[in-house]
Amino acid sequence: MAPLQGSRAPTEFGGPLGAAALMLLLPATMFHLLLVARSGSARLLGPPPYLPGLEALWSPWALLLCLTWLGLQAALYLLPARKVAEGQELKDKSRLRYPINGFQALVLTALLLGLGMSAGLPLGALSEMLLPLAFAATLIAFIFSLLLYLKSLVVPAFALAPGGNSGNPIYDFFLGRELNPRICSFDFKYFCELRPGLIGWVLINLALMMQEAELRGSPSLAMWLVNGFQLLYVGDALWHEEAVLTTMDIIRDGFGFMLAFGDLAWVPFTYSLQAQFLLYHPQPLGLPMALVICLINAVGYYIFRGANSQKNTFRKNPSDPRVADLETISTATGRQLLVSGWWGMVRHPNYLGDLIMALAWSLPCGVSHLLPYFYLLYFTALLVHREARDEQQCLQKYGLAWHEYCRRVPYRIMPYIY
Ligand SMILES: NC(=O)C1=CN([C@@H]2O[C@H](COP(=O)(O)OP(=O)(O)OC[C@H]3O[C@@H](n4cnc5c(N)ncnc54)[C@H](OP(=O)(O)O)[C@@H]3O)[C@@H](O)[C@H]2O)C=CC1
Ligand SMILES: CC(C)CCC[C@@H](C)[C@H]1CC=C2C3=C(CC[C@@]21C)[C@@]1(C)CC[C@H](O)C[C@@H]1CC3
Repeated sequence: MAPLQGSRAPTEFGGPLGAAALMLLLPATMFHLLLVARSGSARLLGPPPYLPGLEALWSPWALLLCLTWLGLQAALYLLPARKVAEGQELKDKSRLRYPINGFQALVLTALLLGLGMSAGLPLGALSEMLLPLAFAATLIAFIFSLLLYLKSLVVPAFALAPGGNSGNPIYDFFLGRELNPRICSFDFKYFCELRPGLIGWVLINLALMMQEAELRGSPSLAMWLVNGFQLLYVGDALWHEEAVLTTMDIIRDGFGFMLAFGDLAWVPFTYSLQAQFLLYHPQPLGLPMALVICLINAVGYYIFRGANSQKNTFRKNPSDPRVADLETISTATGRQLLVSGWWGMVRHPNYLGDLIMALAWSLPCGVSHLLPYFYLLYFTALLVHREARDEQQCLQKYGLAWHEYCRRVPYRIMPYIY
């Protein structure tokens, strides 16, 4: 059965009202977290310590810095790539091509940064500018989404995303109307999903670590762990960049405020919350506890990477010797579903590994505050919601075979619990 589209398609995220609320709530939450992280009490659930005036938020230098950062990452995106991958087949039977050079962009950014720092670039000072930088990134995301919305009004119908053209401008602005907005070969959604935000996140982490070293003589063990774990996560995402081409964000969701704000503002400024917390609230961490936390992160990463690689290898070539022995279910589409290995344990083993890592990123911050656990709480909600969206799409794609998979593998994310 063909999925419904346009104004007949069911809406997600609570429809236009939910979308409008999220557009206010998400930036408000981000600023709340930034303010609370630097306050003495660091109470996640309390009111913000103060309401910043426009002079604390707006800085033309911060805007210039954000635009320079985007320009640098765009330039690195345009450099020759070691590989050009093809995306999934589109409605008009064509396939888009994507450069695979995200890891190269990370390495080149690190080299440029190293050069800059040896020439005296005060990276630590970035940690003092997080509020105006986050404001500038939000402004950019908002204006960018508006331009994307206007652009989507003049593209042919086949270029629209299945979910983001309900006819309600607020809802469509939030979810995104056009599936793959591009200028020539420059793909805005693919570019934003992995580069400026993810690399920006580790850059902010590094700036917070440098600032800590300046304040206290050397970075704390807790700060080293948070920086190391999150660098591994970002490096892994960029190393396996091609895998993002099969995510629902690229295949199904349009490019609107949700992803533009998520990629450009939410990821760098809220995913770096643990490092922000540690700069203002140093936490003692002994070696034995640090080793336990490293072990938890390693277990999470092992499951996350094992599950993602198993599925990616299987989808590329089901007869690959690494996956050829796994049990499968056939579906009417001709594709198969894995029912043994990682994908026979729960229906989203990669989410389980990701959540275990999220726990390991918070533990170095101790247990005295809830704030550093915000990422774990938000991420659990995001993945539970994402799992439900994916389930709907798989049911639509695979019908009875999906029911059979759910019968054989009854748990979604956490064995025997959920
Ligand atoms: N840090 C963050 O903020 C976020 C991180 N992530 C991470 O990104 C990664 C990608 O996640 P996401 O895009 O949500 O989805 P997944 O990588 O889990 O992909 C889901 C798709 O996998 C295929 N699939 C499902 N079950 C099976 C099976 N048994 N056998 C073979 N194929 C199957 C289906 O697609 P098909 O059959 O068409 O191949 C399904 O639509 C995850 O590791 C996730 O944890 C995701 C979101 C946010
Ligand atoms: C602002 C809202 C709360 C929603 C924003 C969602 C985005 C932050 C996420 C949607 C899917 C994402 C993915 C990743 C980062 C977060 C966003 C952009 C990864 C790139 C993280 C690293 C993984 O290895 C792959 C992920 C793909 C999906």
